[in-house]
Amino acid sequence: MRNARSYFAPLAIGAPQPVREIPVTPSRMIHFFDPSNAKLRGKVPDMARSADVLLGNLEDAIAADKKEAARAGLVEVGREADLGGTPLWTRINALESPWALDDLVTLVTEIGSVLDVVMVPKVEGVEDIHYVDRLLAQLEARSELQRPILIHAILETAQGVANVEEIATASPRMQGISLGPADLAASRRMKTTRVGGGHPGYRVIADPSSGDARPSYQQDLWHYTIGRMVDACAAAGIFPYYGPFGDIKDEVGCEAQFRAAYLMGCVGAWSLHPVQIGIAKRVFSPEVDEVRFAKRVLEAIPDGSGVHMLDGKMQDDATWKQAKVLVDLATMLARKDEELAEAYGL
Ligand SMILES: CC(C)(COP(=O)(O)OP(=O)(O)OC[C@H]1O[C@@H](n2cnc3c(N)ncnc32)[C@H](O)[C@@H]1OP(=O)(O)O)[C@@H](O)C(=O)NCCC(=O)NCCSC(=O)C[C@](C)(O)C(=O)O
Ligand SMILES: [Mg+2]
Repeated sequence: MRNARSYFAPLAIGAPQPVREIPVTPSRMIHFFDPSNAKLRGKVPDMARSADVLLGNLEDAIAADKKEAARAGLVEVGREADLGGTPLWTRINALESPWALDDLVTLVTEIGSVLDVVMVPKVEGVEDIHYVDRLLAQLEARSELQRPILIHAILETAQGVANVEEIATASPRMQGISLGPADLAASRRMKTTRVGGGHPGYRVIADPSSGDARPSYQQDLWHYTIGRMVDACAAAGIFPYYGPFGDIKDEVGCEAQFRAAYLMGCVGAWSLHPVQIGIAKRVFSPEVDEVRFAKRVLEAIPDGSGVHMLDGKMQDDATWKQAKVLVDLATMLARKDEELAEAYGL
């Protein structure tokens, strides 16, 4: 582990200086597409207009015989597609796979200057981040890149969850962490075949009382992991994301999962299908009434201290900070989205 003095030193001679602050830009949805698919590559400019982040996926869901075509397709997108300023990310193959090394070498060498974030799957501990960190620095130096590529870890093994706090601070490149509910379920031997979402069998039931039916409520299987991930990210100054919701047809279920994650502190989720872009946009943009109320809190307490009443609700230093979280987020999104700017009055 690097010490505090060397934490921000480049890991290769000639590599760009690591960032001190992770850029805060809209990332309500990280939209996944298969770059081996020529038809989808043709739709990249449209996707880039509707999604906050575009991610060329090289890992799971890309068949073994399509891996090289996906890598080459992503290079083509990075070189030729008009992304209109939308960040381009990739998910490389797992570090133990035969493809990960070439993924990194090819992408950084060929399109490093337009690649913002590398998502690393199945991260188990700091050693995985340190490996990618050093390799990226070497490749950046060789390609004379001017800004560092950031790293996003997927939390999809029990060991990764056990080490999540160390992973979050393993490198100044760490941009964020996403929940990987399918691999994580398998790693934990959870008995579900779903990709994210709840399960009707996971519930609490009321105590028996004479003659009455016992009401029961479905609980959130991912609450613990998301809570830990959010704390690890917030403590490290990086960003947590829900990850994928695999039941594409269940738009209501998807929205409910995304909203629970949003309320717990996640800044976005993955969209696997165009329909999920709209869901994520709705969920991860704060509600208009909340933003307008939060603005009133900030106006009512200009110096952020003391105790006040607003519509019968106590406001103090802490609620001022809560209000600031919402207004800062709304302000950032309003810069990108004229409709939201008008609705928020920002
Ligand atoms: C689910 C699938 C198969 C349904 O694909 P479909 O073709 O059956 O859907 P459709 O509704 O019939 O498609 C309608 C139109 O939307 C297009 N379309 C469809 N998807 C997209 C897309 N993503 N981006 C842009 N366009 C898309 C599709 O091409 C079609 O266009 P057309 O009308 O012109 O023919 C398809 O949406 C897809 O392949 N999505 C991406 C899947 C993916 O990336 N999976 C990996 C991430 S999740 C994961 O890895 C887990 C994790 C973290 O690792 C862990 O928990 O462990
Ligand atoms: Mg996975």
